[in-house]
Amino acid sequence: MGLLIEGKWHDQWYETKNSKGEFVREQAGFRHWITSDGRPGPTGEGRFRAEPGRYHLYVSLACPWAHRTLIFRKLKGLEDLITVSVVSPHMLEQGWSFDRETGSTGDHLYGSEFMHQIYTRAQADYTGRVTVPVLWDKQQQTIVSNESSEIIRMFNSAFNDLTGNECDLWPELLRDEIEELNSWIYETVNNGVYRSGFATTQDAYEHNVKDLFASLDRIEVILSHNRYLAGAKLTEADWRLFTTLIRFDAVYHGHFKCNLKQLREYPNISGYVRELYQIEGVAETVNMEHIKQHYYYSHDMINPTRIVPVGPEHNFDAPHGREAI
Ligand SMILES: N[C@@H](CCC(=O)N[C@@H](CS)C(=O)NCC(=O)O)C(=O)O
Repeated sequence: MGLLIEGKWHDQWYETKNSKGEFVREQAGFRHWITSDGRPGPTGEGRFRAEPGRYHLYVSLACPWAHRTLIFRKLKGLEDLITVSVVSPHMLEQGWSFDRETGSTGDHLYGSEFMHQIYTRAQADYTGRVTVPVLWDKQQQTIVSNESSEIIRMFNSAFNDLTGNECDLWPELLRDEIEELNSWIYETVNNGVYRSGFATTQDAYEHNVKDLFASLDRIEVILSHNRYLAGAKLTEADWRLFTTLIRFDAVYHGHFKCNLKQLREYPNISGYVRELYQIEGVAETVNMEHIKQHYYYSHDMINPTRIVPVGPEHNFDAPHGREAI
């Protein structure tokens, strides 16, 4: 695991000395937007028009942020329009790799060995962490975006004229509510599991775990009277939460020590996770083997033996009972 400094790879773990043991997530560096007509989006430059076959997604099947983009690609009918390469779940000295022996599909575009080569292909002197997902423009040979929350919004609408898919996961009328949900769920749950697991002081760990479980308690109450987070309609807020929840008992509970409870102890949350998992196409985006291999094998600072646990058993196909809500 490491990062690029002026285009050179450096193998180093996250810096937490200057933040009292707190893990601080770096802002994504590429923030352009694909739009239906190629005009600029909210940030970055224009010139990224929605076109079939022009864009490529680099993902890890283990990564909750990349997982969001795969779910949107599926639900928005973009599989024939946007191609995908999957990295190996093992993120080692050179960061994410395209090692086919350990589960990567290989880099379908350039046959690269490592993901950092994709970043330096886009920008030779890039400085920053080499994260997935990456949305790549084959035409201009550059990165459109490496920010999942923005990639899913592009997928939600930019290609609608090409696909005819009008499913709207960010509906105008619910935007304020979705924004509000996203902000505390991102801080305390999506990023909260990382802030717990990557903390390097007892204090930082404890307060992040407590905040995480306070939010899970709050979500359990919301889901006792709402079918979905924002009410009766499934929205992006649900998918953003889902990719953390589906990993919870398998990796965050053990590896990241988020262990006040298992998710299965929350009846509404666990029914909700099963309901989302059972939506057509979603189960195919979930790969528990990559998920467990990635966390337990890659983070040798947390798990030096690299032993990957065999459990827990789960059955996301069991009846979810959410129709009653
Ligand atoms: N803001 C990014 C975060 C992506 C991210 O942190 N991905 C992790 C994988 S779960 C990663 O690639 N980490 C590598 C690193 O931090 O060096 C997003 O949501 O797209």
